[in-house]
Amino acid sequence: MQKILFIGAGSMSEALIQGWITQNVVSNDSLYVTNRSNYERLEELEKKYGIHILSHIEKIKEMDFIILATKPKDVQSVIEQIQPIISPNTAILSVLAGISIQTIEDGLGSRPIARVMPNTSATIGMSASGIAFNKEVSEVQKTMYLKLLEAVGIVIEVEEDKLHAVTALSGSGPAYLYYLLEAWESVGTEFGLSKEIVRKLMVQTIAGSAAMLQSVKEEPNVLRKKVTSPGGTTEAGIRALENYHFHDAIYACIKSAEARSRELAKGD
Ligand SMILES: NC(=O)C1=CN([C@@H]2O[C@H](COP(=O)(O)OP(=O)(O)OC[C@H]3O[C@@H](n4cnc5c(N)ncnc54)[C@H](O)[C@@H]3O)[C@@H](O)[C@H]2O)C=CC1
Ligand SMILES: O=C(O)[C@@H]1CCC=N1
Repeated sequence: MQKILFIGAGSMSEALIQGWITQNVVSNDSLYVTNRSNYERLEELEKKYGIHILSHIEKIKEMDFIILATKPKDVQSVIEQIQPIISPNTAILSVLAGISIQTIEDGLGSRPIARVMPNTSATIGMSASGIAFNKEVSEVQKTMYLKLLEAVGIVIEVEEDKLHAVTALSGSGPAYLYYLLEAWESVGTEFGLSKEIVRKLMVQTIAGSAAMLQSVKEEPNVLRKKVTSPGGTTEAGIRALENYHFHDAIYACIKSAEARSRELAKGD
């Protein structure tokens, strides 16, 4: 049985752990987790998913895969900690935003490294992930990584440099939609609808629109026009969005996130 260690017990690690266990692609017995501090968090994950807490740093030697899942700024401290112990056979999978494969190679030497940008919807098998590999990753390992990520959603291989854009779009994407929902709930309740009703209506609206895009092979602007009756309510709403420079706001959002990913790469 392969041993997989998560370094960093945050929300992204939990999303993958939960997704893999629920989808039955990895047994809980093969998963290990460690954290810098907060032993209660490790105990929580152990109890909830039946996975192992890494009992001793020396056990890092035994791991077949290590998943780097701390904050990007903590990567150097993790590298320093594990570099003297890690086996030359251990492969690395990093979910760290911005951090390049080269940085990990510089710290941990030439070995198979996959850089992945999932999102938290992995929890329910609905992640949209991007992935890039270094040359050391074998075809067998690639197939395994793709299988692991397909088990928790979709995965698309991209050039490594494009992972900054993937991070800005689908890595951060769930937060933009939750933010949109927060705004909808706030305005909907001003009209006297309960928060629960607004949420039910708008979550279904998001899900329905996503399902339409997936099943009806039409461009978003065509689908938009079908909703927009001339002189109707949608037209009035879209005009207001344009008056508030909707496109500029979305461009600024994604460009800022992409630029931030590039800054993280430099350790800023
Ligand atoms: N949260 C998200 O939606 C996504 C996050 N990511 C990436 O995943 C990584 C983790 O993100 P989150 O889970 O949100 O962060 P988080 O802050 O919830 O978790 C990070 C964990 O790493 C631990 N840690 C820090 N230094 C450590 C060390 N030296 N050794 C062991 N553990 C250490 C911290 O104690 C913390 O529990 C980040 O690099 C982020 O860019 C990627 C895709 C989506
Ligand atoms: O906000 C972040 O930096 C991470 C990467 C993508 C989603 N969360």
